[in-house]
Amino acid sequence: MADFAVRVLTEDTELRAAHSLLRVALHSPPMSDSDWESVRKTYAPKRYFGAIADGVAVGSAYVYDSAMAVPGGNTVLMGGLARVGVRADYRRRGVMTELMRFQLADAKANGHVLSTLHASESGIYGRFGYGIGTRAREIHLIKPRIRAGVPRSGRVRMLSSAEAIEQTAPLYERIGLYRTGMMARGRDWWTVQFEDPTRGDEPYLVAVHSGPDGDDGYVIYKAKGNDRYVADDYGATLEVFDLVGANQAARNDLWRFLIEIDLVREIHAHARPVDEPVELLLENPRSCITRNIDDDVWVRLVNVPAALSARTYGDADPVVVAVNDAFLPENSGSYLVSREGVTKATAQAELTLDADTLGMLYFGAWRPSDLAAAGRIRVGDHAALARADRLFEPDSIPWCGTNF
Ligand SMILES: CC(=O)SCCNC(=O)CCNC(=O)[C@H](O)C(C)(C)COP(=O)(O)OP(=O)(O)OC[C@H]1O[C@@H](n2cnc3c(N)ncnc32)[C@H](O)[C@@H]1OP(=O)(O)O
Repeated sequence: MADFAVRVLTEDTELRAAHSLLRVALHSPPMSDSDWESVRKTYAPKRYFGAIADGVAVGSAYVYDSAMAVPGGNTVLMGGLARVGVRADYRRRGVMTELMRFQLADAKANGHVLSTLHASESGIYGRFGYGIGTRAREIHLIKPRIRAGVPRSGRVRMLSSAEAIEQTAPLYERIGLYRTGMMARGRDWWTVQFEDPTRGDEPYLVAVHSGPDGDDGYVIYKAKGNDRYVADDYGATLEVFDLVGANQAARNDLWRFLIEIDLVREIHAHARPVDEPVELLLENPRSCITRNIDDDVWVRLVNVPAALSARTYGDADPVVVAVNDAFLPENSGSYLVSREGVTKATAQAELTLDADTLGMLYFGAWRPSDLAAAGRIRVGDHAALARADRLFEPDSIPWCGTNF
């Protein structure tokens, strides 16, 4: 019998206790009373779950209610799991496992089709049915120069920090989820980014792009000074936190804006689409260095039939896919996947996979044949694998782009 119980946290004192234990689990410094006054606003009601032992929080998990664009352009309800932490003296006693059980049951009850997260370590979440669903590129631009001939499509204006949250949140919504894997951002998410005083000292700087039809993109970044003062090597580093635009021309203008700011030596951007054509803007394309291509969001299908039916499929004959879902067994079964839709199948499975592999397949970040070659898909019929490659091929390279 477990000596803790998981439930929704409601009282201010328990929210604060859970947040404090999370900070310790993440090795962050303690939080003052005045910090907590701001941080508490970043928790939407009933979305913070805690494991309680002897009346004290020993485990923490929060869910952002969101929605995500899936291949083909539909949007499905999605819960973004974050702020998972367990007090060190309760680790490896099943606290996180019970939090996962609780939050996935809650996700089902709320009609979430997907659950996603950013993982602190890559060895944790596969056992709960999460797989790397989208990937992102970290780039460093070192003394980049804009290439002559790159066109402009509008103009860029800077906002005051007071205007930032009021203007960028609705603009993000208006621009929409233009790439598979992008997600809606609720008020709690924006509050965490802009109003949590424990997230660092430098203020965010915000610039908005206006094209022929009005505001259509923005960039949020921070500038870190460089006190080295060595001849002409002086220059700040810009850390790009968020850059979105309704079209490539708007995004290009925002990159140009950053690149042309004076006294800047480097521009760092941590989680950009892997195929973002930044190099095409540069006189010196090699100044754009890819530091990493890493996991972006981990994806778990909470409701497998609904998720499989929500996306579209490429041009190929159907495939029978058997799913083993040890953590949510009601998802287990065989599905006939075709261009016309997805139904429960009775025929012999041609491909068999576990829930975490389905999360890797869903947005098309990985090809079924590569997953099979790596031992993640058991193949009953090799012709079916080639068909699955075409069926699951995405319409755009998936990217989430929201840090949570
Ligand atoms: C989405 C996010 O919020 S990412 C942030 C995650 N949080 C952190 O990294 C903070 C620091 N770490 C922690 O607080 C804890 O170690 C946690 C939350 C990662 C794990 O919590 P625990 O309560 O110890 O996990 P629990 O006991 O339920 O373990 C379940 C299984 O996962 C395994 N596991 C747990 N943590 C890890 C890990 N870091 N790496 C690999 N395996 C792990 C356990 O060994 C166990 O395996 P088993 O079922 O084969 O026995």
